[in-house]
Amino acid sequence: MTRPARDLTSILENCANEARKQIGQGRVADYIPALARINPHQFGMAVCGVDGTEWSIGDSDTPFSIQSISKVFTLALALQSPGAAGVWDRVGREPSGTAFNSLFQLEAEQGLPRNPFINAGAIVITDVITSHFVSPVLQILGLVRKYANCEQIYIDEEVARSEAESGHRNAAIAHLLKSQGNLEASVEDVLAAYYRQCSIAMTCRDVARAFLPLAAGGQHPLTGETLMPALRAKRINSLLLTCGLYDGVGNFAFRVGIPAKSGVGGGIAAVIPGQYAICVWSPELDELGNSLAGTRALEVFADETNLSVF
Ligand SMILES: NC(=O)CC[C@H](N)C(=O)O
Repeated sequence: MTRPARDLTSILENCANEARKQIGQGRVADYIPALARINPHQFGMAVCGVDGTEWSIGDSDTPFSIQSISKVFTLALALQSPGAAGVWDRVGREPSGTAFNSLFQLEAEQGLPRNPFINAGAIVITDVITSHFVSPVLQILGLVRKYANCEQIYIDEEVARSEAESGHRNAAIAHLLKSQGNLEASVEDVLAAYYRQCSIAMTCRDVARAFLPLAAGGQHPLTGETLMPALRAKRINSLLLTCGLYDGVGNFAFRVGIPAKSGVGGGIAAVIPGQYAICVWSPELDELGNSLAGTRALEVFADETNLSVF
């Protein structure tokens, strides 16, 4: 794969300039103090090409809380775990049309979460990992480090502690799943792993590198290693497109047209298959929990490069 090879310097400058105009119009996630006190004026963007080129601008070396972006890594891990065969019997592949932490659909649909990227689905995926590995968090961290080709990636334990202290909705979801027979490990063990995966800290450059295998048909362009079969990469990308931004997924597809996954830390990871993996980060969110400036940056990138999946 040697496709990209183009100079993105001025395009990234335009993305950053346009994105920064959005700052001041959203709200940082405030459900835990560690996220609430983040400087909202930050913006970073990194783009990695499948040819190994890398472009970045702004606060692209500042670690941020990846939050729900971690759900892509745990899905990849569950699909290569001994529990892989049962994954799609326990989690669906349809957009939810509800908030990421909604409970009512789970109750109405007998404990089968719509997809692996809403909290209910992600908690089931973390259960697959927790019930098949002795050290689930080390497995998750190991996979992330390998995908990012960086051993320094760490868990922000302060964020993890606050997630646990304020995680009443996630606890409710996990208990509901348990009562509906869709959780194998204990609620406590699954939530402990889930809170810690959400609390992984990474920079835009780390996240963009870690999404490269999804852009490159399962191979890591920087190490040459095959990390997943091409078909699995294609399928994960399809889920990003249909389920990666919660209830904002339709509008995002309309404006940007690139498979992506957001997190309430303000990051958005995006994949242009065969070309680029991208990460944008800016902490202020829209009312659905997606980064405002990040979305704008990706929109400008898609417009100016004329790249999207459509
Ligand atoms: N949308 C998100 O990033 C959600 C992650 C958050 N830790 C939660 O579970 O509520």
